[in-house]
Amino acid sequence: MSGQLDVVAAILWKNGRFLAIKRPEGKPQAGFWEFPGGKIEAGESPEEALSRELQEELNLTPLSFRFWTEKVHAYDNFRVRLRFFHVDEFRGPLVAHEGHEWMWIEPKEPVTVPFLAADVDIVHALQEQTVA
Ligand SMILES: Nc1nc2c([nH]c(=O)n2[C@H]2C[C@H](O)[C@@H](COP(=O)(O)OP(=O)(O)OP(=O)(O)O)O2)c(=O)[nH]1
Repeated sequence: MSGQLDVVAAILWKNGRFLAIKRPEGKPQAGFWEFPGGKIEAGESPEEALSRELQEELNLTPLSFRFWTEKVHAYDNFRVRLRFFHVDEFRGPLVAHEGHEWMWIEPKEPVTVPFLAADVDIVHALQEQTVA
């Protein structure tokens, strides 16, 4: 793969914890943990991509969300531009349509699962400040 991917990622909050999901077998970088989301499709806004991906992956409808930050990360053979949104309210129930494992992470506790490289400093930022 080459070029740059435009991706949205959702930081979903529930009871002071944020949601992480594990990339399923068969996807690139399977086994690493990430925030729900995915590639922005042609003609789509980041917000539309966020809503679509949350629905497709987790059966969730975001009700209240706000853009937080963006970053570009270079993996070995492609770059990704990630836009992170905080999602404070959503409608469920959560159903892992694509077979994802998931966990709710308490920001004050040590993270014991491996996150995608681009997400590591984002997770640290969530642990260090109360950004929610
Ligand atoms: N969803 C998501 N992707 C991330 C994060 N961090 C990060 O580097 N990425 C990268 C991994 C992938 O290269 C890319 C997202 O692509 P993807 O394959 O998960 O997206 P998608 O769901 O649209 O994929 P598909 O329909 O083609 O299966 O962004 C993150 O926190 N969440």
